[in-house]
Amino acid sequence: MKFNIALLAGDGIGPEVIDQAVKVSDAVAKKFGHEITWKPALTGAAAIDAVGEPYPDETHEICASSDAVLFGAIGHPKYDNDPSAPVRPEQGLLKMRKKLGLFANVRPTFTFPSLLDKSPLKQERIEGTDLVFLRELTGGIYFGEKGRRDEGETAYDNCVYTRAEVQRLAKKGFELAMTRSKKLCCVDKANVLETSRLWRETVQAMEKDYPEVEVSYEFVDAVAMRLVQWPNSYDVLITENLFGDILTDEASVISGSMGLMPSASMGADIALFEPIHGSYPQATGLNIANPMATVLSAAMMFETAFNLPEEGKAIRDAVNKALAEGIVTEDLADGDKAYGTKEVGDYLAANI
Ligand SMILES: NC(=O)c1ccc[n+]([C@@H]2O[C@H](COP(=O)([O-])OP(=O)(O)OC[C@H]3O[C@@H](n4cnc5c(N)ncnc54)[C@H](O)[C@@H]3O)[C@@H](O)[C@H]2O)c1
Ligand SMILES: CC(C)[C@H](C(=O)O)[C@@H](O)C(=O)O
Ligand SMILES: [Mg+2]
Repeated sequence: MKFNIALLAGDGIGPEVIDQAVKVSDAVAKKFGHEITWKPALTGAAAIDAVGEPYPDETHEICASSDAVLFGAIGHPKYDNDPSAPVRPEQGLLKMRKKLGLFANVRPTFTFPSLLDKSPLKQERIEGTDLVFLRELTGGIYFGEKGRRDEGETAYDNCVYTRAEVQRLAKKGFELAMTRSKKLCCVDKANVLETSRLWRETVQAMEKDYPEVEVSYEFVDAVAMRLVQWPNSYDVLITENLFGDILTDEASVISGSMGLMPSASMGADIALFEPIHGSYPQATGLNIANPMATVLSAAMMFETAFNLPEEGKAIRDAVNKALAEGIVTEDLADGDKAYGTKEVGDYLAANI
């Protein structure tokens, strides 16, 4: 098969981890007889520096006309440390999600057998953890009206959800639960927030269409606790944008490193694949960032966007082999020999 893939490397460690995912994807294409044409495009601080805009129209055209998008990370300290900057890299990410209609962010959290002792959590607590967050990605407080009043002394961010937005995300959650252990947890703050009450009532009304799915409703603060206490008690969790952002970073600790967790952002017409981590600016250019989250995002791309599970499995097998052999970056080396970003990528590509 032939694929056009938009390639948005972004900032910080983005280009380094993307290079490894490209190398591994090309090895997969070679082994299985596919042809990939990569379509590089600017985003984030790199795009602001080049053209003054973090998600330029040209980048959108490339994404919208490709079969999938592979994304690294965006973000730069010069903007993080300047809250008043009028244009920010993160605005590009949000604009991209909105314009491409990427409303469902699939963020799995799972453990690797060879890494059980790398998590700060006790092995018996995390063993067997295999859960998936479905994070709503184009609504909520991220996209509500925001601003200042009282001469800048008061700031506000509105959180808004429509029933239709909740329904389309919850539908994906129910469908995903049906393919797994038929357990769905709706994470909200319905004891306080009106938007959460809309979430809860909408999901409750959908239960009758999926009688086999056992649905639980839990408050986000309690989930934050149970997630590290009994992570393997969860399966599919659906939640709104900000709660999903926070809980998935927390959950990444279960696997052993933030540098391991991939994601897929699904829209009606196109899907985008990206690690859940950011641009990790302190590691830029040092060849120390873990490329596995991005490489596993490429595995999700083969599996979900192209419906090629064998190709995805080839990548997952190579990652498992590298972890078992200790071919890992410093975040997982635990005092043992640490390999470089590029060396880990070379190993993975050679083991496809
Ligand atoms: N999707 C995205 O592009 C995205 C996501 C989160 C943050 N950001 C941006 O990234 C910048 C830095 O944010 P941050 O420091 O809060 O989050 P971050 O995810 O970049 O880094 C947080 C910590 O996670 C670890 N980490 C992250 N990626 C790793 C990797 N590949 N290998 C090993 N360890 C890794 C490091 O310990 C790092 O200090 C900010 O500008 C932020 O806005 C972008
Ligand atoms: C950089 C930021 C806008 C983004 C988010 O909050 O969605 C990031 O944290 C993520 O998880 O992809
Ligand atoms: Mg985040």
